[in-house]
Amino acid sequence: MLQFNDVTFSYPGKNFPLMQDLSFQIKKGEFVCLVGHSGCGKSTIFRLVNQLLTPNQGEILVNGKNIAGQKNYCGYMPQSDLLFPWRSVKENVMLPLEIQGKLSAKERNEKAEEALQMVGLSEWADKSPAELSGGMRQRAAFARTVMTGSDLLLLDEPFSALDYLTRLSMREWLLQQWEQDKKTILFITHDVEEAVYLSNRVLVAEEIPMTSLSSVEVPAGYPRTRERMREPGMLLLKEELIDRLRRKDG
Ligand SMILES: Nc1ncnc2c1ncn2[C@@H]1O[C@H](COP(=O)(O)OP(=O)(O)OP(=O)(O)O)[C@@H](O)[C@H]1O
Repeated sequence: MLQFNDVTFSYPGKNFPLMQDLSFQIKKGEFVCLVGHSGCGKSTIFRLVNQLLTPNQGEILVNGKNIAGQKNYCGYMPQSDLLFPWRSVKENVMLPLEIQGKLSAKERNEKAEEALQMVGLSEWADKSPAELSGGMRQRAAFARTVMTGSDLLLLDEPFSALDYLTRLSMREWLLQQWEQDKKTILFITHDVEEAVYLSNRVLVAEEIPMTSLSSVEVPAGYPRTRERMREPGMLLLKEELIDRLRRKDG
């Protein structure tokens, strides 16, 4: 689904690369979390995938084709929900369809209503985003991301600003969505427990410049409950990931 082939990138004006000959791939339907130190370049990977930035060398493929020239191949959800306060919740959700300009107003409205139903916000369609709780806003932002119609979703720490209990509910909710929709998700988090709970595989960025990502399989299938986090394999994996990240601190 997503493939980096020997990608090298440095920000203009920086005389060292942030990633050097980086290669990795994500298969269709996977839920992969990316963990690594602050500033190691995780969000930069997303900016490269959605073409806000261009690699200095190497290529990025989605569905086997170079992303240059492709459109609407990924949906991106940032840490803050970035809902527009002057638009209703439904108007926010239908924004990607307006930008694509392919559907009539009636069709856009129907699609947005379906998406709001999917995320349990039908009753809130005509409210302003300011009237929603933090978790509801993130659900609306997720619905908007899904409205891009892309099978590849890039989620950049989407729950980090939420309180702990809301975060737990949102993780459960996101897994349900993923199991229903079968999208491919690449999810950035600083929270090792979140990574182990959500993903089938964790990618660890262990160095700067990033020359490779270590890939660690999560030893549990789906549906995934919080009880599974108490299984020895899951506890061991969590400790192993913390150790790997700590080693880089030392
Ligand atoms: N526009 C820019 N120009 C120059 N340097 C930048 C720019 N954006 C980011 N950087 C630098 O690139 C490095 C990687 O940034 P990036 O946001 O990808 O890291 P990250 O791993 O996502 O960090 P965090 O976990 O804190 O969000 C950082 O050192 C950052 O200061």
